[in-house]
Amino acid sequence: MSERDEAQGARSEHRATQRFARAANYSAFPLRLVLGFSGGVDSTVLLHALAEARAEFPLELRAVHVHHGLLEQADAWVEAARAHCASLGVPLQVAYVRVQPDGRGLEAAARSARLRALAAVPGDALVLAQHRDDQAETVLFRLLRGSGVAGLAAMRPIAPAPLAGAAAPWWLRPFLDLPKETLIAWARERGLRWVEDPSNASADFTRNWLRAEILPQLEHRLPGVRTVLARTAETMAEAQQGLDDLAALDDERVGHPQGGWDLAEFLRLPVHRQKNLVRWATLRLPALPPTHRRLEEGLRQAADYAGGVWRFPLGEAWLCARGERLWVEAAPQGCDAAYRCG
Ligand SMILES: Nc1ncnc2c1ncn2[C@@H]1O[C@H](COP(=O)(O)OP(=O)(O)OP(=O)(O)O)[C@@H](O)[C@H]1O
Repeated sequence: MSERDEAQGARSEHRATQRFARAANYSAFPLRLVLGFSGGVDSTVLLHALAEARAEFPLELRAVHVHHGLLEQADAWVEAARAHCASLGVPLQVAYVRVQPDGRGLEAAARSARLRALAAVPGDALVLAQHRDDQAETVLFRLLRGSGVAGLAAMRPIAPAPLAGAAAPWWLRPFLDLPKETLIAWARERGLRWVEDPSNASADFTRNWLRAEILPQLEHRLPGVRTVLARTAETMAEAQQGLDDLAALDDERVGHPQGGWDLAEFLRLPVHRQKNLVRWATLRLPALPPTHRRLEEGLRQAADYAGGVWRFPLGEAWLCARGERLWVEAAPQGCDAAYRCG
């Protein structure tokens, strides 16, 4: 390695450590971190960055690798992950999951199963290696599927775990503002080895098609578009925070002493705030938010409420009225009620 390479390596190591410290909002207390380690390039770089950060911070680092059992390479990936972690003295847990296709497609089912397995590992925080290009891709994908503000807020660098009852309360993404090419350059500088998931190359999945074909074309025409899309997520996250604050105020303003809302007071709110309040309350159950159309129909019917017990299905929740009260409650048969990260 030349002197120049060494200097570059040292600089990027320093940056990775600083980045981690910032993302973890790090102070001097010991932190038990669990890294979601797939063995791909991004999480391999993060594994090394965190392993090195142990020299500077009192970290307890463990890794978890989820074995989905879907591809013939899965067992070899486990072995590669074990070897990698052993070489750095990082304990590795392997979580074997069974992916149950549930009508949303195999990729989405695998993702849900993976999130559940990751959420089951105890620690102070789970650390994931998503980067700026993943963020841009998520924003574009969700835009094309008609997501609203909450969906377009995409991923946060520091966020509460998105699953109810997760064993690590915080999820950290220290690389979220770094382009993928920076991570690849880091890995090459260090001579790291990683595995390639062949399903990432399959254009059968819309996300892969966006990543491999559409985003490069957009970037060619509009240089910097990935950064623009990633910034959209930040703007939307702030907007969502404002909407949540408004919903919390409205919840208090029209709250009923027996829980839920006073129906007459609720109906005096402008319709867009009624919608915002019901969405907010649904997410806190927790349940997936209702579609716009269901929500509109539910609110239209609530406005015509004529007494008795009334219930309207909103996907994973019910909108209910009785007497002078209106409220939302979880639907017992909610298809996947604990999962709400979209
Ligand atoms: N099988 C897995 N086991 C443990 N963690 C995983 C696994 N797959 C993904 N992750 C974690 O979730 C993050 C996001 O997953 P995604 O599928 O978008 O990334 P990836 O393409 O697998 O990334 P990487 O280059 O790290 O492999 C990864 O960066 C990694 O931290």
